[in-house]
Amino acid sequence: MLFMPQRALRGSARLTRATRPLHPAQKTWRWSPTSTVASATKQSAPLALLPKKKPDGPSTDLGVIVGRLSQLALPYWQEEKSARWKLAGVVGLTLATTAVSVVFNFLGRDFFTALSEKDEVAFKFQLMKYLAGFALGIPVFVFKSYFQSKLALEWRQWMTERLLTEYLSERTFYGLQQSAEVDNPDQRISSDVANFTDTALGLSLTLLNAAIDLVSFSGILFTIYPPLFAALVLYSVGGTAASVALGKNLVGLNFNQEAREADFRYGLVRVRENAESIAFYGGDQDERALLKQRLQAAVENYLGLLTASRNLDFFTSFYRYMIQLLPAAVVAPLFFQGKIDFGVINQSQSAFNHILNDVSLVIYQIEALAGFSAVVDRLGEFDEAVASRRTQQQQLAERAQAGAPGESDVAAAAATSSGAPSIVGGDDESSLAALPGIELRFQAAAAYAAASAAAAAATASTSTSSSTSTSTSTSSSGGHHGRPLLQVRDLTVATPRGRNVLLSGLDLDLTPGQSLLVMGPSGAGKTSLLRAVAGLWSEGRGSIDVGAPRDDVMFLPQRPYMVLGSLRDQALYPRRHTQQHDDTADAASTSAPASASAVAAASTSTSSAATSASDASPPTPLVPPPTDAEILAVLELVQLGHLVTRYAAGAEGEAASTGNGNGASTSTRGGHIPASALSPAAAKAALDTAADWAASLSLGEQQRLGWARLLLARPRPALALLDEATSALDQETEARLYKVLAESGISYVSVGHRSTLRDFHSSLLQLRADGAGGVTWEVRPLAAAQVAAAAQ
Ligand SMILES: Nc1ncnc2c1ncn2[C@@H]1O[C@H](COP(=O)(O)OP(=O)(O)OP(=O)(O)O)[C@@H](O)[C@H]1O
Repeated sequence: MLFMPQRALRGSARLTRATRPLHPAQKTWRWSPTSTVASATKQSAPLALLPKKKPDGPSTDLGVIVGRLSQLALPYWQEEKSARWKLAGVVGLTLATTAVSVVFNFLGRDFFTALSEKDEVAFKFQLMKYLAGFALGIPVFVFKSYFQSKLALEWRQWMTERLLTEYLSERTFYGLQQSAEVDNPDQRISSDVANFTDTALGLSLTLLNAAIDLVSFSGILFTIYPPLFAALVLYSVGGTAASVALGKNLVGLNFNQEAREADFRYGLVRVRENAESIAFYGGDQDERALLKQRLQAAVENYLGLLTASRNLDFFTSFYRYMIQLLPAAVVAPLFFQGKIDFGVINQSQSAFNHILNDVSLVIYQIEALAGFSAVVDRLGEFDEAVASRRTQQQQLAERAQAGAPGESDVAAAAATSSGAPSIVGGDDESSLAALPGIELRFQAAAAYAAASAAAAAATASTSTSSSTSTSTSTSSSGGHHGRPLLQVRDLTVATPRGRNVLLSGLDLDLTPGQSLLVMGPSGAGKTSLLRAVAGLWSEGRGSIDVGAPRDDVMFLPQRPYMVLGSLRDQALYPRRHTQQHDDTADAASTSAPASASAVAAASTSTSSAATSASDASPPTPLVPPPTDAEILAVLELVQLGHLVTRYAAGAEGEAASTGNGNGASTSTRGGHIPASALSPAAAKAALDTAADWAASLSLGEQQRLGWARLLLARPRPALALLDEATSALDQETEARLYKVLAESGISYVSVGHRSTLRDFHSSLLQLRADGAGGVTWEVRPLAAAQVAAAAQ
């Protein structure tokens, strides 16, 4: 039996919690399946089909790595004054550790001299000094290590937050995913940053320590026997050069290891996220094969890493052990000649080891350095990709601003649309190479708020009583009479990187209150048109003018994204311009009637409040979030009331359902009580319930939740883009939801296949395959009577 799910296995943008331990002492990459983290941000594909990494791969150019290192490291120390002070403290402690080492060096000399001279009194005195030295010196080492790790952690938090801000603004995450410029951004943001800050701080302090150590102990060793010092320097400089040459390929291997671990981890995340579909398909074997393939890739690369490390270890081990006896052997003749005390042998051995460690730092740390350069490379690459995306976005915005029509232009262009005769366009492959990009312009928030306020004032002056109004006119939502909400001119839409032209030469207009249905064969470019309007795709040509700010356009996909969180979080996603949820609002009455007009009235009043607030302080008005009563009313409206009663019962037990004193039971869907009849406490408990919503709600319920979000959004969106947003619903529910939407005053563009959708739209954009691989289009009005009837 073969199961066909509603949608094939898909990628998802859900975040996973980082499981990598924040180990402050991590110096180099080690085999550990849990040491890298990947979350779901990359398209699924067998390993062979994964997007190609940058053709040049990891960089081994020292100039590039140093450049990226300073670009990544400097901002924190430049911008955070307190961090500089903390660093100064850690540097002070580091210097103190060197001082402690020097003191121990001399203590050791006197201790062993007293021992060799069999002077018991002196020996006991030296022993006491040694113990006192431990008591004072050891805390210095411990505190240095603690404060160093703490500072690295603070740096990590700062840097991660900065990267998150850049990654999650201007839809950068989407652009990066579409262009496949960098693999596993999630892993770079989580584990690479942690590695970077730990290692950068650790290595810098080690270098500093080594430099001071070198100066201090060179003096000691030089005083004892200058030729020994000279031989040591020569030996270590030669060894460093050899180890750099031998360890060069470790950088690339470390770089790839991070990526392959992330691929493997991501495969596992996908099995968890798509467990039901895979189980229905019976795809265990395929998943196992895919995961084995990814594991194999990680193991093979790690074997390469092990081999390279082994070869390097041969060199470093010989290097390290060959000269263990050297200082004693060289200095011993001086002792035999009576020129030095016995303790001096110990002192020279200790000073020799210190210097050897200092000048051989690169040799001993070569693996850590190789891992670190891979991390610097991956993070630098990511940082540059994010920066270039943002620059592109800014250029697009500037270009759009430069060519933005004034208010009069917008008004003048509003005459056409559904009244126009049918226009037929076609594909234009020859112009593929010269697509300058789509010009997308949104109205500025301040101008929109001012126009909305004017429209609301005009409506108020003609209205007898706003509180009893059930008006379906767009003016109630602050729409702009007669001006186009969406104006498309000579639009050509192409797939990312301009590989394939989907639509070309499209013209259409949509005024507030109007609605457009986009129909056509699968793959014709319906969703892509919505992507272009939402600003996700910019490949192509022509212009799109939206008579509302970008935040006032809301998109409803076929499968809504379910966030991690409570039912309230689901209903209020995304929170636009809102304050944090106010608990005082929760305490509001839950007795609001669950009717479309009530919701429309509530939305209108909130919208108006927002408008007047924005008059005082545009451009980002703070709008109070919907109260629990409003959320319950809307959930009832979209036929999700049963969820509230279900979770109220789960959260509060039987008592939850009797808070209003009627003693009704909440347990069954068949005879469930309305959500609005729950006590405020029970309703709050239900809305605060967290669950795995993507797994526990049916697709139809998820779609209805998407509609609830649309109706609860504050400020109310001016334009909704609905991409097969009712495909999983029965026709009766579909009709009901469109009726509510029409009443809310939100204009909308829908993509769909069902012919019954025509009843709820004022015009139709029909796409057709032209038989030659292209698409033709036609815009025509739909019967107004049907739309009006549907809205009643
Ligand atoms: N990221 C992408 N890169 C390249 N091509 C893409 C990308 N996304 C979609 N396409 C292609 O663009 C074309 C149009 O896709 P689109 O999703 O707009 O079709 P649609 O008309 O909405 O189809 P359906 O009715 O099946 O949902 C398809 O051929 C699709 O394969």
